[in-house]
Parts: sequence; C-alpha cells; structure tokens
Amino acid sequence: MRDALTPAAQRLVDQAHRRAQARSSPLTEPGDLLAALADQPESKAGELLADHGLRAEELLSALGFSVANSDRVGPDESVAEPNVVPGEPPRDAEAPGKPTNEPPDSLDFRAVLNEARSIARRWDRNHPVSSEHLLLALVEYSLPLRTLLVRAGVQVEALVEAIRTLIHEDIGPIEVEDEPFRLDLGDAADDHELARILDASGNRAREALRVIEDYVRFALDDPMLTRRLKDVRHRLSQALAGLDDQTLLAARDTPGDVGTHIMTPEERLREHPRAVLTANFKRLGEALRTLEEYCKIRNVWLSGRFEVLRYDVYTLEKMVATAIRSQRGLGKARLYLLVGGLPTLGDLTWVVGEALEGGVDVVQLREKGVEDRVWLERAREVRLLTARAGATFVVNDRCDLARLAGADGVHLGQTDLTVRDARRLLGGAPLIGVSTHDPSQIRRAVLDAANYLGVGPVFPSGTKSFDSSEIVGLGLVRHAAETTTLPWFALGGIDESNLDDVLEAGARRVAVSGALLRAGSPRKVARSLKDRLEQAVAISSDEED
Ligand SMILES: Cc1ncc(COP(=O)(O)OP(=O)(O)O)c(N)n1
Ligand SMILES: Cc1ncsc1CCOP(=O)(O)O
Ligand SMILES: [Mg+2]
Repeated sequence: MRDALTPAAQRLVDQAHRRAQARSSPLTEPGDLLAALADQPESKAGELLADHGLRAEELLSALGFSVANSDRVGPDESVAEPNVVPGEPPRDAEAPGKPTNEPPDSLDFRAVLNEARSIARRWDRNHPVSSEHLLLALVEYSLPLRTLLVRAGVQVEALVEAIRTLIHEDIGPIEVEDEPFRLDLGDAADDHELARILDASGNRAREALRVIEDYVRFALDDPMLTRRLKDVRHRLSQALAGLDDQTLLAARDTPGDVGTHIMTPEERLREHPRAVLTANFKRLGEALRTLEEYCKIRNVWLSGRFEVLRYDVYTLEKMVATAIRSQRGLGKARLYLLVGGLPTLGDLTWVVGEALEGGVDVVQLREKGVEDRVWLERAREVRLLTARAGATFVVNDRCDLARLAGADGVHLGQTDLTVRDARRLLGGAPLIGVSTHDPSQIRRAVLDAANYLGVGPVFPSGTKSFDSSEIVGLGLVRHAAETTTLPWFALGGIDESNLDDVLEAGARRVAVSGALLRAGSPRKVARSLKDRLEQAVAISSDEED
C-alpha cells in the first residue's frame, strides 16, 4: 500500500531516516521521528510541542542526539506546514527524492506510521497523514516516548487534547464542490421532497446517536467509547452542515408527516436499556443510509461522508456490544492464573486445584515447547477442573487446542493470530484476550473487539524475561484504568508484596503466575490476593456511591 503523506509529514519521515542513518542504526525507530519533530519547531506539530512545554534539547539528548538542530542531516528543510489543504496532492512515500540507503523501518516505526494513517483516515478515507497525525500516533503508540516527553517538560494530556481539537478543526466546515448544496423550494417539487427526507433523517441520526451516547456514558461508563461516539457526533454535525438547514427547516412539516403517529409494537416495547441501545444503533445506521442515498442525487461527495460515518457506526456497534458482553462474562473475574511448564500432569492438577480453591476465577494454560498431544491432554485436564469449579478456562496462543479442549477462550499476544483471524476459527462466542504493552495497543484491541486485555508486564517477571525497556510500569496500568471498561488484567511480576501499588494505580483485576506456582500453598496466596482485590472493588464502589 502506498502511503499518502503531506509534504511536511514526508519531510519529517525522511528526516527520521537520516537521523537513524546518522546514528548508524540498522533500523529507523520511532525515537528518530520524535527527534525530527522536536527539532522542527516551525512545523505544526513542532509548534504544538513547544507550546506544551517541550525542552527540545533535553528531549534530543534523552533520545541520544546532541543539541537541537545540530543533528539535522541533509539540507535544512523547512517543514512549515499549512494545515492539510484539501485538494493539495499528497506526496507519496515512495516518490522520487526519498533518501537512499536509509535504514529500513523497524516494526515499531511502521506501527507508528500505520497508527498515524488510521488516525488520519478516521475522518476521511483519503485524508493524508500530517505532522500532527504523526505526533499523536507517536504519543499514543509508545509509552517510553510519552514518558520521555513528560520528562522533557511536555504536558502530554493537554497536548493530545490540543492535537485532537486541531484535527477536528482541520476538517473544517464541509466544503461542497462547485455550487453549495442548496435546495430550491421555489418550484421544484423534487427538492421539497428531498429536503423533507434529509431533514427527517438528519434529526433521526442525531437523536439516535444521543441515545447511544447516554448508554455508553452512563450505563457502560466507558471513556474510550464515549470519546469515539463524541467524534462521530462531531463528524455527523459537520456532514449535516453541508445541507442548508434553513431550507430543511422551511420544508419541515411535522404535523403533516403521516409517519409521526405510526408506531410498531416493537417500537413501543423496550425491555431493558440494552434493547434501547440496539434499536438506536439500527435507527442510526438506517438514517445514515437514507442520508447517503438521497444525497447522491445532488452531491456524491457529501453522500460519501455519510457512508464513511455509517461504516464507523457499524464498527462502534460491535465494540459496544463486545464491551457489554465482556463486562458481563468476565465482570466478576478478579484473579487470573497463568499456568504452564510444570513437570507432570499431577503437578498441574494439584496447582490448578489449589488455585481454584483459593478463588482464582480464570485459568490460562500457557505451555511453551511441549508436544501438541501433551498440551492437549493438559488442556483437557484444566478444562475439567475449571468446569467443576465454575471458573473460566483460556488457552494461550493456540486457537486449535482451545477448540479441541472446549476452552472458554484463547489469549493472543501482539505477534500471535489477530483477533479477526481467531474469530474466524473460533466463531463469535469464545472469549478472546489480547496482550497490550502501550496505549495504542489497548486502543487497537478495543477496536478489534477483544473481550479482555492483559496489560503489562508491570514489573520484571520471574516467569518470562523482558528487557528493562519492555517493562511498562504502573503508568500503563493508570492509562488502562482511565480509558477502558473492557475487563483488563494487570500482569507481570505481581505478587502479595506489590499488589497495593497495582491497586493504587487503578487495577481491579490481576493475572499472576509465579506468585501462585512458586508458593508453598497456592490456595492461601490465591485467597489472600482475591480478598484484597475484592476489598479494593468494594471500597471503590462505596466511593462512587
Ligand atoms: C492475560 C495475559 N496477558 C498477557 C499474556 C502474554 O501473551 P504474549 O504476549 O503472547 O506472550 P506469551 O504468554 O505467549 O509468551 C498472557 N499470556 N496472558
Ligand atoms: C506471560 C507474561 N506476559 C507478560 S508478564 C507474563 C508472565 C506473568 O507471570 P508472573 O506473574 O510470574 O510475572
Ligand atoms: Mg502468545
């Protein structure tokens, strides 16, 4: 796929490659891009960084570069960037002029570009990636870089908010090509009909969206989904601004609308808030479809904006449905055990039995390097034990074995099968958990409709070794607590000695391995961890009341 970048964004990417080359790195890393951004105060993103307190020299030196500007390699290019100008041909990443012999992109660097692309395209499928998109993607993708920014004086939360606002503004009022979209009510009966249809469906879409927002905000209480819905509302208003509201109002004739008093029995009856939610997602999709279809008569471009919104709403519907289902399915689960690598089946049976007696809610079988048949035998054993205890059973990595053993779900890491492919194999019902190591992976997993998340490694682990740079610390725990209500389990090196820190950072579910497998009495340790988790839940719900 060829990347569409604004010229300024392209220059920043080129600059990042040159920086990587200058430090003789085999790969271009996200830090090279951040250095390029920090060193370009005249770019829009550079300006934002400066406005939010960046001490550029400090950041550059933390990134391994010397003084500001002195590390620029190649011609001193200005990246002064007008906001993305609609109609300006975006420069292609593979266009001639790209520096040669540059270090190839690391996986992380590529992930940042992908993230920037998906942020840019949320608004419009053809929107090019600008420097602000790159900066937002960097901050959201990489917790270590976010931390470096904080250390270099940047108020990151405010910066993110400012970029988001700017991106919204950047879209600007709907500009209709050629003639503005005005419906002449003078003589054309067709236009009058069209105005009534568009007016009614615009109102229907707005109302349905508000009903959905209220559920997500007050019943689900999910900040990330609430923000996405707010984005949709904002874009819907902008798209509707492309219709001349004076004309629509003039065409409105509510008392004369033959549909006003017609209500089907289903419309009268709503058994519970979820039924209201489902009905309104349906209503919103239908209203957007109507807007899309009827706008085609006059303005295909405007129609396309409603089409993009409709697809986004379908995705959101799935995300909201998954969040509800997951909250219900794993709602009460607090303590999660990862078990594997034990010498015998007998050891496995004993540890899992003890852990379940101590109150473990979820058991994951995590074997590495055992033969498939042995793995399956162990999985079937854990299935039996968990079924008897009424606990949830998850298989790590392997969808095939999860299915054969009749597990409740599978757990996937960032390099395992994707949620989408796992769903193809397992169908809609099984739980799918995803490991996340930074804010953008959390967001991606929610978007992919994962059922729960693993968030970590919070501390160094005795079960799996990590480089110190991979330890996410309590920062990511706080971030998860602030952004999602999808069930998530903090993990990595958690035990009785540090549980309070993890709880204080906002976790209410933890996954442990060594703390139980290495305990003399897994049952007692599990009981103590579980009691403390439940106590924390009780205290925080008292505080909310
Ligand atoms: C609950 C939970 N969270 C994270 C992981 C780690 O998964 P992954 O990154 O795929 O690493 P491996 O466990 O496969 O080594 C997990 N297993 N469970
Ligand atoms: C598999 C894995 N992934 C992140 S931390 C971890 C191991 C958790 O085990 P422990 O609780 O012993 O650190
Ligand atoms: Mg894995």
